[in-house]
Amino acid sequence: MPTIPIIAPERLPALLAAMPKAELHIHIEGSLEPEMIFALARRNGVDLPYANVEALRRAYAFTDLQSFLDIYYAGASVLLKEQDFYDMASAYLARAAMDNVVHAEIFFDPQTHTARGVAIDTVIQGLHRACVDARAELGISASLILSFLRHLSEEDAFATLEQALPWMDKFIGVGLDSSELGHPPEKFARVFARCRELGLHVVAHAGEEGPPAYIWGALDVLKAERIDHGVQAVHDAALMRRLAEERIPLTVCPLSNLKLCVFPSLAAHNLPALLEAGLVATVNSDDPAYFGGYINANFIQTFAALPILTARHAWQLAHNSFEASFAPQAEKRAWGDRLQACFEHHASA
Ligand code: HPA
Ligand SMILES: [Zn+2]
Repeated sequence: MPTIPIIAPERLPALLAAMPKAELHIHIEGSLEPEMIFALARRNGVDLPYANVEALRRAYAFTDLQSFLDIYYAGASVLLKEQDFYDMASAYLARAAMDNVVHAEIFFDPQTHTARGVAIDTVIQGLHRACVDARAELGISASLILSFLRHLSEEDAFATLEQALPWMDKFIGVGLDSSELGHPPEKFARVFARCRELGLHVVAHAGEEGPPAYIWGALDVLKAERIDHGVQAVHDAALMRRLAEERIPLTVCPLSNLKLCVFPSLAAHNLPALLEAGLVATVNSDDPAYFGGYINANFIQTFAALPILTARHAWQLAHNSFEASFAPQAEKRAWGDRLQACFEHHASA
């Protein structure tokens, strides 16, 4: 680690907001704000079981992952046309750029849409066009990661991969999301092996609600290069050593964990323990429209709740986000230089 300038604690929120960062755990369907859900429902003539935006927002009182997923899939039902996917991703990328996100690796859930009769071409073309335009217009780089729904069968995942093959140049990897408990990584061993043969990057949600065994499975069976969430790793010392030694990143989402009752409070979050153990932890928003904040809100609220976290940890988390990304080394180095300049500016300003 380079010398980190001393930053006065009262300047920490401004630094957290201003520092360049990569977002590596964002479900694009989870960036769909209630206002956009209602606008798209009107545009597409879709009936929603909520009277208005306020009634929908009031339903965002989650007790666990499944209680969230039920509403998240209902919200995604308004997405029908390529322009809908474009508008959703463009809105997220504009919002992320405001938080000084320089690079985003974005999950999308094709099965949520193909099951409703929306062609995968529609989904991928809309999302990809938004990524291309955001690079030109906002200077933010963005890539897509196709995520399989783990509550569905491996056969369904294979069918989805088959449909996505003509669009292979438009996504960089595959992930695994949705209901974790009862759906261990091993269920998807064959389809992930095929994805690796195709040269795709591999990540997986594991250890959000599920046990450390699911993280071992994601590493050993799926050969995941990153673990999404992974916060349950702290219950397994051998796993913690492995994650640190192999520099397997964890994409941690504090506000998500709070809203889905993985931790009783942000003050009880184990992010400091993960960093202390030398893990390549990162901070991300997961489903910002549902969990009450985009990436900077995650940083600022987590640091406010955990005063043990200092400017040194902020630098480490931003640096980790670049290291953990699938971006080219030259881009990682350039972002690292911008990070250093940002810290020096905040020390002297
Ligand atoms: O946090 C999550 N976990 C699992 N599936 C998801 N789909 C959207 N967000 C999530
Ligand atoms: Zn997630």
